[in-house]
Amino acid sequence: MHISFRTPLTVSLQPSFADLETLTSSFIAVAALGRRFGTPLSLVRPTTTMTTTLDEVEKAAVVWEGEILAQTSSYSPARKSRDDQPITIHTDSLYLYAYKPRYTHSVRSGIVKSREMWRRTVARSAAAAALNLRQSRRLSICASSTPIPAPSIVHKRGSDILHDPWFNKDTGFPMTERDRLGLRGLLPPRVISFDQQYDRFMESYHSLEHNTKGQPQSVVSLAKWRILNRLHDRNETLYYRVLIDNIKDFAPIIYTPTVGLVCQNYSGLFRRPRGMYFSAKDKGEMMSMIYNWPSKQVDMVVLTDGSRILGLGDLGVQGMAIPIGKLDMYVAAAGINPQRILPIMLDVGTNNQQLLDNPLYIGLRQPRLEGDEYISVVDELMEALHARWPKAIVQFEDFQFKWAFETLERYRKKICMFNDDIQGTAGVALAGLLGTVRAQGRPLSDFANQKIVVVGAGSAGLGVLKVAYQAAARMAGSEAKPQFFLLDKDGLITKERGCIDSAAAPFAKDIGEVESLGLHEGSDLLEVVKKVKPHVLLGLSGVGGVFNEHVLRAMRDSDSAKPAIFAMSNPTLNAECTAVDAFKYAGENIVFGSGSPFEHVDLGNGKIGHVNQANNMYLFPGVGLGSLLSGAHIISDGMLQAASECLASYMTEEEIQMGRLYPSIDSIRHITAEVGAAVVRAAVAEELAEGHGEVGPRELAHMSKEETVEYVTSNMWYPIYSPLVHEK
Ligand SMILES: NC(=O)c1ccc[n+]([C@@H]2O[C@H](COP(=O)([O-])OP(=O)(O)OC[C@H]3O[C@@H](n4cnc5c(N)ncnc54)[C@H](O)[C@@H]3O)[C@@H](O)[C@H]2O)c1
Ligand SMILES: O=C(O)C[C@H](O)C(=O)O
Repeated sequence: MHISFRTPLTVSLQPSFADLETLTSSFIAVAALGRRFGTPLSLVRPTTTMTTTLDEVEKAAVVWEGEILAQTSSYSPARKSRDDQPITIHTDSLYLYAYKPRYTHSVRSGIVKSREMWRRTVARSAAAAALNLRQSRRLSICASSTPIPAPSIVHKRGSDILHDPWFNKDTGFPMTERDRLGLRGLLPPRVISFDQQYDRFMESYHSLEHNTKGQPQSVVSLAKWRILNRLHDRNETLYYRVLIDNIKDFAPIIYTPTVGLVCQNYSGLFRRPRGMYFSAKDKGEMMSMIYNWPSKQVDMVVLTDGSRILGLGDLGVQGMAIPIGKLDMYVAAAGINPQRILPIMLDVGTNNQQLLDNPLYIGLRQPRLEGDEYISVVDELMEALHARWPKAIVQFEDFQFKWAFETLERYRKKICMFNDDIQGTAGVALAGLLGTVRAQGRPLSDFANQKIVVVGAGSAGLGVLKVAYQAAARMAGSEAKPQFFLLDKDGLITKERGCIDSAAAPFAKDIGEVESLGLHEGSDLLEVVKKVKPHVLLGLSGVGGVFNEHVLRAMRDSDSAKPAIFAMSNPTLNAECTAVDAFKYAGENIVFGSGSPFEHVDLGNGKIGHVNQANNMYLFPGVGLGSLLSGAHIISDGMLQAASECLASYMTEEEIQMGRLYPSIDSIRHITAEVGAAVVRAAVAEELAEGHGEVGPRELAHMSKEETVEYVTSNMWYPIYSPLVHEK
């Protein structure tokens, strides 16, 4: 397809394709482009051989301004012309024209029965088309016909700018800017466009892929991480563009699972600092240290103390790669401006002897602080953060069990924070559990009758069980007696257990109930699966392979015709089982999800075992962005529940039947917009929303659901080179 800019406000599409759907998604993509640049774009109907008539396009054209207006026949903005003449469809910037044969009837009749489904399909094709357009590199944003993006103010000049990844454009600085900013002579003479820079990076990435073929996976993954990290350190705009455009390929490098390997090797890989480091030695200094951060505004903080990094345990200061990776996902998925993110490592020591013995370890070489000493350091950091950026959202990440719950309870009513491992994971898992009920062809209310075995009674497992019980109670009333079973390293947890953690106690089973099933306190996993015959087996234990062949085979006798297996622990080697083993031993009819990505499984006979990535990345970006835009001063259970319900209802019936419980990561910006909007609306409903920037609580309260999605989307940052203006 060829796209050219004819006048400042007209985009001409001349596709070489012949199907209407592709045309439609191009229309949508162009309109989305218009929105991004804040300008209405006109669409020129291409001259092309299409398998349909113009009349059909017009009849099916609907206006999508957040909401689909069903009566398209009464609103037909398209000007008719002879069929062999191009027709111009003038749009106001927000109007999208779309056609989807399956839904034509509903649209015509004025009743959009599957409005949600339709809207998602359209939005997804828009995302795909936008991606294609960007990838095909025809969408040259420096074409003279496009509006000029808003400038960025820079307080430095000359080589200082080249060394600042926020502002650096490498060879992409136009001559006028080189003059203005004292860069002339500091760069080779030729100006290379953003697209050419993009291509050059992707070319070197692909040759790295080619050159490392056959080498061990860890070597290849680290080499990929390095090349991306170097770009991140040099030119953030280009980095985020390649990340967003190739999210499916790059998320496993900058995020789970490679980020685990990076943490394990961080002292050796460390070259250039990113984010802030606070340590036990900084006690008393944090309030002033926080002002060392160069950015005036911070929207999103991800904080860890490195004590439980994925399923890899205590990695001390080396856990810093986790907040960095999570915040990269915030930029990619939620469009948080990278100048407003702050990864923080709170180094209170480590109990990992190997690290303490490593002369090159870059963290404090002392055992972890405990008790009051520990909590007073976290308190001080929270105070400092809140004093400088009272509106920033703080995400607690990868804290060991005992501090995860305590810090959550300590701060959640005081500042706008959440714990991703407890609350983010719970929301994603609940969406998967509800999806499983739908996949079984049962009504959602049947959730309360599901037999669910949760393996792992840590932050994540307990978070999941808490929301699962709440959901069951919502569906079946407080009398509901769900059959949820919880195991930890000592087996099935019952009320007989001596010394049970208070967070786990509410989920311990009555001994009578388990005995009636032939089980006892501490029954092992295989026994439990054999006796309970669960509908769902969900692992958050951090123990690789704990769903072994015997356990998986036992799932064949599940009481469900379509049992679900979630091996949610990370990284890949810590997953409770692989996707291949799950389909091989538990049968082809299962629904499968894993925290780390696995390839779909070829089941033979042309059948594919679908792998869902059951990872909290589908939720935390929307929770963070929605909370930020709502201006709520805390993150309530209701806001989190809304996020989870939004994700749970995201997939169509058809997708669910195919075993797809979560969307593809390619559409993560769209999912995040929907989740973010659900969070905003929940904050409004609970009267927690105080507004953000120019948009106050009243405006938020008056937005329709679709307008809220639009509002969230329009607040997403997108990487383009903006003109730099120097200010002293
Ligand atoms: N997919 C996701 O989005 C997601 C989100 C959060 C956590 N996780 C993963 O979940 C895992 C656990 O995280 P956490 O924060 O709950 O850790 P945690 O340390 O708080 O809890 C681990 C739990 O697993 C139990 N356990 C250990 N060995 C076991 C065994 N052999 N059988 C049964 N239970 C066993 C422990 O007793 C403990 O209760 C990690 O691997 C983490 O990466 C995944
Ligand atoms: O980091 C992830 O991929 C998910 C989760 O937060 C985890 O700790 O495993």
